[in-house]
Amino acid sequence: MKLLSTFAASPYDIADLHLFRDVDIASAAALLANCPVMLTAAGEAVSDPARPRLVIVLRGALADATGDGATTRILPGESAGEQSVLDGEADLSGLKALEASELLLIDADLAWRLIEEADGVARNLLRLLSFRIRAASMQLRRRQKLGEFYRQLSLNDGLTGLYNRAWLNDVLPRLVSTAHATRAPLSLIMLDIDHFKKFNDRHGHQLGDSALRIAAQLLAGALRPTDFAARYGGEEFMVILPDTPGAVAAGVAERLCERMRETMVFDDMRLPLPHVTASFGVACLADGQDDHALVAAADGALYRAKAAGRDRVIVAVEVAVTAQPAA
Ligand SMILES: Nc1nc2c(ncn2[C@@H]2O[C@H](COP(=O)(O)OP(=O)(O)OP(=O)(O)O)[C@@H](O)[C@H]2O)c(=O)[nH]1
Repeated sequence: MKLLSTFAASPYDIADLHLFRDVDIASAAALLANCPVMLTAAGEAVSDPARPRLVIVLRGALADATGDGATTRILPGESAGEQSVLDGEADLSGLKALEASELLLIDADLAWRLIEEADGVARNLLRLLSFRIRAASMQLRRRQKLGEFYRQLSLNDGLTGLYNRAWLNDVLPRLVSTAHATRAPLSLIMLDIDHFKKFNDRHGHQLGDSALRIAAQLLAGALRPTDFAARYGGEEFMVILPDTPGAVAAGVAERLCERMRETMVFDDMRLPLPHVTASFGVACLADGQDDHALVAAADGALYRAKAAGRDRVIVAVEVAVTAQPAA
Protein backbone atom coordinates (compact mmCIF):
# COMPACT_ATOMS: atom_id res chain seq x y z
CA MET A 1 0.00 0.00 0.00
CA LYS A 2 1.28 3.46 -0.83
CA LEU A 3 0.48 6.67 1.05
CA LEU A 4 -1.29 9.17 -1.23
CA SER A 5 -2.32 12.00 1.10
CA THR A 6 -4.22 12.81 4.23
CA PHE A 7 -8.01 12.70 4.11
CA ALA A 8 -8.18 16.51 4.37
CA ALA A 9 -5.96 16.85 1.29
CA SER A 10 -7.87 14.22 -0.72
CA PRO A 11 -10.73 15.01 -3.09
CA TYR A 12 -13.19 12.79 -1.19
CA ASP A 13 -16.27 14.06 0.62
CA ILE A 14 -17.04 12.73 4.08
CA ALA A 15 -20.79 12.92 3.32
CA ASP A 16 -20.34 10.06 0.79
CA LEU A 17 -19.09 7.65 3.45
CA HIS A 18 -21.86 5.48 4.92
CA LEU A 19 -20.48 5.63 8.43
CA PHE A 20 -20.86 9.43 8.44
CA ARG A 21 -24.36 9.70 6.99
CA ASP A 22 -26.49 12.19 8.98
CA VAL A 23 -23.53 12.80 11.27
CA ASP A 24 -22.29 16.17 12.57
CA ILE A 25 -19.92 16.52 9.59
CA ALA A 26 -17.76 19.37 10.93
CA SER A 27 -16.59 17.57 14.08
CA ALA A 28 -16.11 14.25 12.24
CA ALA A 29 -14.16 15.90 9.38
CA ALA A 30 -11.87 17.61 11.86
CA LEU A 31 -11.09 14.26 13.51
CA LEU A 32 -10.50 12.52 10.16
CA ALA A 33 -8.34 15.31 8.67
CA ASN A 34 -4.96 13.61 9.29
CA CYS A 35 -6.02 10.04 8.52
CA PRO A 36 -4.00 8.47 5.69
CA VAL A 37 -5.46 7.76 2.27
CA MET A 38 -3.62 4.75 0.83
CA LEU A 39 -3.40 3.34 -2.67
CA THR A 40 -3.64 -0.46 -3.01
CA ALA A 41 -2.92 -2.38 -6.18
CA ALA A 42 -5.32 -5.03 -7.50
CA GLY A 43 -4.89 -8.22 -5.47
CA GLU A 44 -2.91 -6.47 -2.73
CA ALA A 45 -3.85 -7.14 0.90
CA VAL A 46 -4.38 -4.42 3.47
CA SER A 47 -1.04 -4.09 5.23
CA ASP A 48 -0.67 -4.63 8.97
CA PRO A 49 -3.83 -6.80 9.21
CA ALA A 50 -3.40 -7.46 12.93
CA ARG A 51 -3.97 -3.79 13.74
CA PRO A 52 -7.56 -2.97 14.74
CA ARG A 53 -8.87 -0.18 12.50
CA LEU A 54 -11.57 0.91 10.15
CA VAL A 55 -10.87 0.58 6.44
CA ILE A 56 -13.15 2.70 4.25
CA VAL A 57 -13.17 2.29 0.47
CA LEU A 58 -12.95 5.68 -1.26
CA ARG A 59 -12.41 4.36 -4.79
CA GLY A 60 -12.25 0.84 -6.27
CA ALA A 61 -13.42 -2.24 -4.35
CA LEU A 62 -12.24 -4.64 -1.66
CA ALA A 63 -13.06 -8.32 -1.24
CA ASP A 64 -13.56 -9.52 2.32
CA ALA A 65 -12.98 -13.28 2.52
CA THR A 66 -14.46 -14.24 5.85
CA GLY A 67 -12.66 -17.57 6.05
CA ASP A 68 -15.78 -19.73 5.63
CA GLY A 69 -15.60 -19.56 1.86
CA ALA A 70 -17.90 -16.55 1.50
CA THR A 71 -16.62 -13.30 0.01
CA THR A 72 -18.22 -9.89 0.43
CA ARG A 73 -17.52 -6.97 -1.91
CA ILE A 74 -16.89 -3.66 -0.21
CA LEU A 75 -17.63 -0.75 -2.51
CA PRO A 76 -16.91 3.01 -2.32
CA GLY A 77 -18.39 4.55 0.81
CA GLU A 78 -18.54 1.17 2.63
CA SER A 79 -16.24 0.06 5.40
CA ALA A 80 -14.64 -3.01 6.97
CA GLY A 81 -12.98 -3.70 10.28
CA GLU A 82 -15.71 -2.24 12.54
CA GLN A 83 -15.68 -5.31 14.75
CA SER A 84 -11.90 -5.16 15.10
CA VAL A 85 -12.30 -1.66 16.56
CA LEU A 86 -15.06 -2.72 18.96
CA ASP A 87 -13.39 -5.82 20.38
CA GLY A 88 -9.73 -5.04 19.65
CA GLU A 89 -9.30 -8.42 17.91
CA ALA A 90 -8.10 -7.66 14.42
CA ASP A 91 -7.75 -10.09 11.58
CA LEU A 92 -8.01 -8.05 8.42
CA SER A 93 -5.93 -10.54 6.43
CA GLY A 94 -8.99 -11.49 4.37
CA LEU A 95 -9.24 -7.96 2.94
CA LYS A 96 -7.86 -7.69 -0.60
CA ALA A 97 -8.23 -5.06 -3.30
CA LEU A 98 -10.28 -6.31 -6.25
CA GLU A 99 -8.85 -3.49 -8.38
CA ALA A 100 -6.58 -0.49 -7.82
CA SER A 101 -8.31 1.15 -4.84
CA GLU A 102 -7.97 4.12 -2.52
CA LEU A 103 -8.64 3.43 1.13
CA LEU A 104 -9.10 5.62 4.17
CA LEU A 105 -7.56 4.06 7.28
CA ILE A 106 -8.86 5.04 10.72
CA ASP A 107 -6.98 3.62 13.71
CA ALA A 108 -8.99 2.13 16.57
CA ASP A 109 -8.22 4.98 19.01
CA LEU A 110 -9.50 7.55 16.57
CA ALA A 111 -12.51 5.42 15.69
CA TRP A 112 -13.45 5.40 19.39
CA ARG A 113 -13.08 9.18 19.52
CA LEU A 114 -15.41 9.43 16.53
CA ILE A 115 -17.92 7.18 18.28
CA GLU A 116 -17.77 9.33 21.41
CA GLU A 117 -17.50 12.80 19.89
CA ALA A 118 -19.19 12.83 16.49
CA ASP A 119 -22.94 12.70 16.89
CA GLY A 120 -24.46 9.89 14.84
CA VAL A 121 -21.36 7.71 14.22
CA ALA A 122 -22.34 5.29 17.01
CA ARG A 123 -25.88 4.99 15.60
CA ASN A 124 -24.54 4.30 12.09
CA LEU A 125 -22.11 1.76 13.43
CA LEU A 126 -24.87 -0.08 15.29
CA ARG A 127 -27.05 -0.05 12.18
CA LEU A 128 -24.19 -1.42 10.12
CA LEU A 129 -23.39 -4.19 12.59
CA SER A 130 -27.05 -5.13 12.87
CA PHE A 131 -27.19 -5.39 9.06
CA ARG A 132 -24.04 -7.56 9.08
CA ILE A 133 -25.45 -9.88 11.76
CA ARG A 134 -28.72 -10.24 9.87
CA ALA A 135 -26.88 -10.98 6.60
CA ALA A 136 -24.62 -13.51 8.35
CA SER A 137 -27.53 -15.36 9.96
CA MET A 138 -29.42 -15.42 6.65
CA GLN A 139 -26.37 -16.94 5.02
CA LEU A 140 -26.11 -19.47 7.85
CA ARG A 141 -29.78 -20.45 7.45
CA ARG A 142 -29.32 -20.83 3.69
CA ARG A 143 -26.30 -23.04 4.28
CA GLN A 144 -28.15 -25.15 6.85
CA LYS A 145 -30.98 -25.69 4.36
CA LEU A 146 -28.52 -26.55 1.63
CA GLY A 147 -26.67 -28.90 3.99
CA GLU A 148 -29.94 -30.62 4.91
CA PHE A 149 -30.83 -30.89 1.21
CA TYR A 150 -27.51 -32.55 0.41
CA ARG A 151 -27.75 -34.76 3.48
CA GLN A 152 -31.16 -36.00 2.32
CA LEU A 153 -29.79 -36.46 -1.16
CA SER A 154 -26.91 -38.56 0.14
CA LEU A 155 -29.30 -40.82 2.09
CA ASN A 156 -31.72 -41.49 -0.76
CA ASP A 157 -31.29 -43.76 -3.74
CA GLY A 158 -31.29 -41.72 -6.94
CA LEU A 159 -33.23 -44.23 -9.04
CA THR A 160 -36.04 -45.26 -6.69
CA GLY A 161 -36.20 -42.44 -4.14
CA LEU A 162 -36.09 -45.03 -1.32
CA TYR A 163 -33.50 -44.80 1.43
CA ASN A 164 -30.10 -46.10 0.36
CA ARG A 165 -27.43 -48.29 1.89
CA ALA A 166 -25.74 -45.34 3.66
CA TRP A 167 -29.02 -44.58 5.42
CA LEU A 168 -29.39 -48.25 6.38
CA ASN A 169 -25.87 -48.41 7.79
CA ASP A 170 -26.68 -45.40 9.92
CA VAL A 171 -30.20 -46.25 11.07
CA LEU A 172 -30.39 -50.04 11.35
CA PRO A 173 -27.87 -50.38 14.23
CA ARG A 174 -29.82 -47.71 16.13
CA LEU A 175 -33.17 -49.45 15.53
CA VAL A 176 -31.63 -52.72 16.72
CA SER A 177 -30.30 -51.07 19.91
CA THR A 178 -33.68 -49.47 20.60
CA ALA A 179 -35.47 -52.77 20.04
CA HIS A 180 -33.14 -54.54 22.51
CA ALA A 181 -33.45 -51.72 25.05
CA THR A 182 -37.25 -51.59 24.89
CA ARG A 183 -37.65 -55.32 24.34
CA ALA A 184 -39.86 -54.54 21.35
CA PRO A 185 -39.84 -56.88 18.35
CA LEU A 186 -38.07 -55.76 15.16
CA SER A 187 -38.40 -57.56 11.84
CA LEU A 188 -36.57 -57.34 8.57
CA ILE A 189 -37.62 -58.37 5.08
CA MET A 190 -35.05 -58.72 2.31
CA LEU A 191 -36.33 -59.10 -1.20
CA ASP A 192 -34.67 -59.58 -4.52
CA ILE A 193 -36.30 -59.34 -7.95
CA ASP A 194 -36.27 -62.72 -9.68
CA HIS A 195 -34.30 -63.36 -12.85
CA PHE A 196 -33.64 -59.66 -13.20
CA LYS A 197 -30.61 -60.23 -15.38
CA LYS A 198 -32.87 -61.96 -17.91
CA PHE A 199 -35.38 -59.09 -17.64
CA ASN A 200 -32.62 -56.59 -18.41
CA ASP A 201 -31.24 -58.72 -21.22
CA ARG A 202 -34.63 -59.13 -22.83
CA HIS A 203 -36.16 -55.68 -22.34
CA GLY A 204 -33.15 -53.44 -21.92
CA HIS A 205 -31.63 -51.64 -18.98
CA GLN A 206 -34.03 -48.68 -19.12
CA LEU A 207 -37.06 -50.92 -18.67
CA GLY A 208 -35.12 -52.68 -15.95
CA ASP A 209 -34.85 -49.31 -14.22
CA SER A 210 -38.62 -48.79 -14.65
CA ALA A 211 -39.25 -52.17 -13.06
CA LEU A 212 -37.06 -51.21 -10.08
CA ARG A 213 -38.92 -47.91 -9.67
CA ILE A 214 -42.26 -49.69 -9.77
CA ALA A 215 -41.11 -52.26 -7.23
CA ALA A 216 -39.99 -49.38 -4.98
CA GLN A 217 -43.35 -47.60 -5.34
CA LEU A 218 -45.11 -50.82 -4.49
CA LEU A 219 -43.06 -51.23 -1.32
CA ALA A 220 -43.44 -47.62 -0.23
CA GLY A 221 -47.20 -47.70 -0.86
CA ALA A 222 -47.85 -50.98 0.94
CA LEU A 223 -46.15 -50.21 4.25
CA ARG A 224 -47.22 -48.44 7.44
CA PRO A 225 -45.77 -44.97 8.03
CA THR A 226 -43.61 -46.42 10.81
CA ASP A 227 -41.98 -48.97 8.48
CA PHE A 228 -38.99 -48.22 6.26
CA ALA A 229 -38.12 -49.35 2.76
CA ALA A 230 -34.60 -49.06 1.38
CA ARG A 231 -32.72 -50.12 -1.71
CA TYR A 232 -30.03 -52.44 -0.43
CA GLY A 233 -28.23 -52.53 -3.75
CA GLY A 234 -28.86 -53.58 -7.38
CA GLU A 235 -32.23 -55.30 -7.50
CA GLU A 236 -32.29 -56.03 -3.78
CA PHE A 237 -34.47 -54.16 -1.29
CA MET A 238 -34.92 -54.17 2.45
CA VAL A 239 -38.00 -53.44 4.53
CA ILE A 240 -37.62 -52.70 8.24
CA LEU A 241 -40.63 -53.24 10.45
CA PRO A 242 -40.19 -51.82 13.96
CA ASP A 243 -42.49 -53.15 16.68
CA THR A 244 -43.39 -56.10 14.49
CA PRO A 245 -43.04 -59.78 15.42
CA GLY A 246 -41.81 -62.30 12.83
CA ALA A 247 -45.25 -63.82 12.16
CA VAL A 248 -46.73 -60.42 11.29
CA ALA A 249 -43.68 -59.58 9.14
CA ALA A 250 -44.15 -62.88 7.27
CA GLY A 251 -47.76 -61.80 6.53
CA VAL A 252 -46.49 -58.44 5.24
CA ALA A 253 -43.93 -60.22 3.04
CA GLU A 254 -46.64 -62.54 1.63
CA ARG A 255 -48.75 -59.50 0.78
CA LEU A 256 -45.80 -57.76 -0.90
CA CYS A 257 -44.92 -60.95 -2.82
CA GLU A 258 -48.49 -61.21 -4.11
CA ARG A 259 -48.67 -57.55 -5.12
CA MET A 260 -45.34 -57.80 -6.88
CA ARG A 261 -46.65 -60.76 -8.89
CA GLU A 262 -49.79 -58.83 -9.85
CA THR A 263 -48.16 -55.48 -10.65
CA MET A 264 -47.82 -54.57 -14.31
CA VAL A 265 -44.60 -52.98 -15.49
CA PHE A 266 -45.42 -50.42 -18.16
CA ASP A 267 -42.95 -48.85 -20.45
CA ASP A 268 -44.75 -46.14 -22.37
CA MET A 269 -48.26 -46.74 -20.96
CA ARG A 270 -49.17 -48.88 -23.96
CA LEU A 271 -47.07 -51.95 -23.63
CA PRO A 272 -47.39 -53.92 -20.41
CA LEU A 273 -44.24 -55.88 -19.81
CA PRO A 274 -44.15 -59.34 -18.25
CA HIS A 275 -44.77 -59.38 -14.54
CA VAL A 276 -41.78 -59.38 -12.30
CA THR A 277 -41.70 -61.49 -9.21
CA ALA A 278 -39.47 -61.31 -6.18
CA SER A 279 -38.21 -63.65 -3.51
CA PHE A 280 -38.44 -62.70 0.16
CA GLY A 281 -36.49 -63.58 3.28
CA VAL A 282 -37.90 -62.60 6.68
CA ALA A 283 -36.11 -62.45 10.02
CA CYS A 284 -37.07 -61.17 13.45
CA LEU A 285 -34.46 -59.82 15.85
CA ALA A 286 -33.41 -62.47 18.36
CA ASP A 287 -31.96 -61.88 21.81
CA GLY A 288 -28.32 -60.80 21.65
CA GLN A 289 -28.39 -60.45 17.86
CA ASP A 290 -26.76 -57.39 16.26
CA ASP A 291 -27.74 -55.70 13.01
CA HIS A 292 -25.25 -57.73 10.95
CA ALA A 293 -26.59 -61.03 12.26
CA LEU A 294 -30.17 -59.88 11.65
CA VAL A 295 -29.38 -58.97 8.04
CA ALA A 296 -27.51 -62.26 7.59
CA ALA A 297 -30.55 -64.18 8.89
CA ALA A 298 -32.93 -62.39 6.46
CA ASP A 299 -30.41 -62.83 3.64
CA GLY A 300 -30.11 -66.56 4.40
CA ALA A 301 -33.89 -66.92 4.24
CA LEU A 302 -33.93 -65.01 0.94
CA TYR A 303 -31.28 -67.35 -0.45
CA ARG A 304 -33.45 -70.31 0.48
CA ALA A 305 -36.50 -68.67 -1.16
CA LYS A 306 -34.47 -68.37 -4.38
CA ALA A 307 -33.27 -71.98 -4.11
CA ALA A 308 -36.80 -73.23 -3.49
CA GLY A 309 -38.03 -71.82 -6.81
CA ARG A 310 -38.35 -67.99 -6.25
CA ASP A 311 -41.57 -65.90 -6.03
CA ARG A 312 -42.06 -66.91 -2.42
CA VAL A 313 -41.45 -66.01 1.22
CA ILE A 314 -39.20 -67.90 3.62
CA VAL A 315 -38.98 -67.01 7.29
CA ALA A 316 -35.66 -67.46 9.10
CA VAL A 317 -35.73 -69.64 12.17
CA GLU A 318 -35.19 -67.41 15.18
CA VAL A 319 -31.92 -68.26 16.91
CA ALA A 320 -31.16 -66.48 20.15
CA VAL A 321 -27.49 -65.62 20.48
CA THR A 322 -26.54 -66.36 24.05
CA ALA A 323 -23.21 -65.82 25.72
CA GLN A 324 -20.91 -68.82 25.33
CA PRO A 325 -20.00 -70.39 28.67
CA ALA A 326 -16.32 -69.94 29.47
CA ALA A 327 -14.27 -73.02 28.55
N1 LIG B 1 -31.80 -51.99 -14.92
C1 LIG B 1 -31.08 -52.11 -13.84
N2 LIG B 1 -30.51 -53.31 -13.57
C2 LIG B 1 -29.78 -53.44 -12.46
C3 LIG B 1 -29.60 -52.38 -11.58
N3 LIG B 1 -28.85 -52.83 -10.54
C4 LIG B 1 -28.58 -54.14 -10.79
N4 LIG B 1 -29.15 -54.53 -11.96
C5 LIG B 1 -29.07 -55.81 -12.63
O1 LIG B 1 -29.68 -56.82 -11.86
C6 LIG B 1 -29.18 -58.08 -12.32
C7 LIG B 1 -29.04 -59.00 -11.16
O2 LIG B 1 -28.62 -60.23 -11.67
P1 LIG B 1 -28.35 -61.49 -10.76
O3 LIG B 1 -27.64 -61.06 -9.49
O4 LIG B 1 -27.70 -62.51 -11.61
O5 LIG B 1 -29.73 -61.96 -10.25
P2 LIG B 1 -31.04 -62.37 -11.07
O6 LIG B 1 -30.83 -62.38 -12.54
O7 LIG B 1 -32.14 -61.48 -10.56
O8 LIG B 1 -31.27 -63.84 -10.61
P3 LIG B 1 -31.93 -64.31 -9.24
O9 LIG B 1 -31.69 -63.22 -8.22
O10 LIG B 1 -31.21 -65.58 -8.90
O11 LIG B 1 -33.37 -64.54 -9.48
C8 LIG B 1 -27.87 -57.78 -13.04
O12 LIG B 1 -28.03 -58.04 -14.41
C9 LIG B 1 -27.66 -56.30 -12.80
O13 LIG B 1 -27.07 -55.67 -13.91
C10 LIG B 1 -30.19 -51.12 -11.90
O14 LIG B 1 -30.06 -50.12 -11.20
N5 LIG B 1 -30.92 -51.05 -13.03
